[in-house]
Amino acid sequence: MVATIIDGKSFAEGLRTRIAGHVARLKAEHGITPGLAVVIVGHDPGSQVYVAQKAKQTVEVGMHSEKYELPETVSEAEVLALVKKLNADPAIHGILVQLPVPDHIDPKKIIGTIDPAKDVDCFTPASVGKLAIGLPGPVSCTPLGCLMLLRDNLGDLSGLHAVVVGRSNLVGKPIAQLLLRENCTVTIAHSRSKDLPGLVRQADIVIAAVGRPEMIKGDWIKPGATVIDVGINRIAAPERGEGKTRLLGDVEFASAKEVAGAITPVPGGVGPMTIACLLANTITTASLINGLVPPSDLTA
Ligand SMILES: Nc1nc(=O)c2c([nH]1)NC[C@@H]1CN(c3ccc(C(=O)N[C@@H](CCC(=O)O)C(=O)O)cc3)C=[N+]21
Repeated sequence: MVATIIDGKSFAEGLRTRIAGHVARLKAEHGITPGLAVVIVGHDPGSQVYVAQKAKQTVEVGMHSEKYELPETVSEAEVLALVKKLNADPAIHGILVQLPVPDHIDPKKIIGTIDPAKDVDCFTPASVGKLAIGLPGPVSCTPLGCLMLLRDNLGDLSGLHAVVVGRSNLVGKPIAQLLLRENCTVTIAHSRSKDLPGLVRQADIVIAAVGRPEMIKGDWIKPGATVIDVGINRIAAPERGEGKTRLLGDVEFASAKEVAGAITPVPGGVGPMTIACLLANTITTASLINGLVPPSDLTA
């Protein structure tokens, strides 16, 4: 069997078209222009690329975009002051502080200061709690993107066995919550799990979110399973020229695609969905802040 390749890039384009429609409706019917502020501290070149993408796509869908690039040497107090200013700014409905931040800044303190009503990453304790008990609010961007791709590919997920490899607060834990809500049987496995290949072989749905390049091999995949590869591992690629890099997922794509029913590629799979879901969450928070019901097609 050769797997269907799940095209996250094109799904994300379609999602952004729907988002643009919701932005136009919020403007016309309610006089609301959703606004997203992105804060980046320091000069990580990877981060710069994502932040530029986020700002560009925010404007393309008709939203208000603000970008704050702070120097590596900025104090924690200055970052906290900026977050508080954005919390109080009525033109801003979403605040994202790009992680990681430099070592002298405590990310927990920064995240803890973001108003949960504007927490489009769904990183604050209040947002994580809402997600866990199913209250309306933003849903972690990467997990939401994975869920949209799964629903599009499989329809009803009820009763399917999902094995999530990885237990991070960013991806593993929230995606497990979402899949439970979809009536999946959920196993959370990780690098210390006993017989990881054996666990993954039971899965109808594999979510690979360990952050280790090509760790999950094709012979771990049950024939016909749906494989969602969240890994974004940047690897040196001297064959492409000096200093060049390429991206590898957490799944060994070449072998897995021969066995899986469907699989996301890296790049072009989950990554573009993460950014589109950030915009979707900004519609959700802008709606909730204004007492409106968020559009059901943009959330979990
Ligand atoms: N507060 C915060 N929220 C985040 O959501 C967040 C963050 N910090 N820090 C960094 C990570 C990483 N991340 C990605 C988003 C899109 C792609 C993406 O679009 N990737 C493209 C490839 C891009 C490339 O070639 O580098 C793809 O997979 O096709 C990747 C990674 C969001 N993150």
